[in-house]
Amino acid sequence: MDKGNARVGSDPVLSIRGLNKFRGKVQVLHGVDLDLYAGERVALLGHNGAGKSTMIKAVLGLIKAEGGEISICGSKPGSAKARAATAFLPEAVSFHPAVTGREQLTLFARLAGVKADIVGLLERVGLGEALDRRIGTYSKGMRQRLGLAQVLLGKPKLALLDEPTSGLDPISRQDLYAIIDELAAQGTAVLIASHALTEVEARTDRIAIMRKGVLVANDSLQGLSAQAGLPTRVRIRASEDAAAIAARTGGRRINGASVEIEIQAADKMATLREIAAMGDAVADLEITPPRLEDLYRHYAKEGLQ
Ligand SMILES: Nc1ncnc2c1ncn2[C@@H]1O[C@H](COP(=O)(O)OP(=O)(O)OP(=O)(O)O)[C@@H](O)[C@H]1O
Repeated sequence: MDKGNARVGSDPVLSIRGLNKFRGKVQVLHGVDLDLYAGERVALLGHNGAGKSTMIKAVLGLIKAEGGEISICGSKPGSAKARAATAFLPEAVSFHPAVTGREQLTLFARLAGVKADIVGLLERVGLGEALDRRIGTYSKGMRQRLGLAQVLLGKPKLALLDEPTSGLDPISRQDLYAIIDELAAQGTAVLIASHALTEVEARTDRIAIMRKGVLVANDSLQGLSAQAGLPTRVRIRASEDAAAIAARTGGRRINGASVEIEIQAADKMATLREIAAMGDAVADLEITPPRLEDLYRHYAKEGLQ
């Protein structure tokens, strides 16, 4: 489970060790270990109440943990160095409605002590036409884009994004992930807390899953698939005799002409060779590896009840 943490020759940008947190008498984080390295895009998944926001708040230094260590580029959460290295995009980002996008970002730049091409940044996040409009007239997606411009502004070492695409239309989501990719390419370690499994499946390098305050998975999609031992589904469309193919492969008839079989990763190539040997009896073939949704169900629910 720790494989995703293994990086040779570089120090993590964010290192969390044995993090414990109580809310009253209830322990909401149980010994969480997580590292993030420069340029990585890591998805943080988990049911409502699993502890994602609590962990992010601890990293930001907004709450005190009751045990464990957090280090951001070698500094403690909440310290000036850690704050300078970290950018945070909350789920529902809010700004003063009376100022314009340009004014808001100019103010942020001044506060952060950075010289930035404000207009260029606003154009980059798709707000070029709205930069002199008051934020009060922005849609939720536009405010989210402005929040992202703020994240880009400081060239952070660590970016924590909480549900960054919630409420965004599909094109805006694509744009946002393109910007996240750019952030990572410039060396920022990006943590994305999300419930949008299909999105993070395609756009992150590693998946961390929390269940009831415990980090139950932390690896690449392939790594998690291998550990979970979930099968790959193969659907075979028969040219004529689906019954014969079902009998030969031990598969299940799906409809008149198709047969579905489930195979483990280790048996995949042997099974595909068998299917290829059936020649013209097979009209088509569809191979579906385990999806993040299957893995999430496996890790987030495993052992419950
Ligand atoms: N201020 C608080 N006071 C008391 N309990 C809290 C507080 N904030 C969070 N909790 C509890 O801590 C646990 C973890 O909550 P957290 O907000 O970290 O979950 P989450 O994974 O971010 O959930 P979501 O996906 O709904 O945002 C929950 O049981 C929640 O009820």
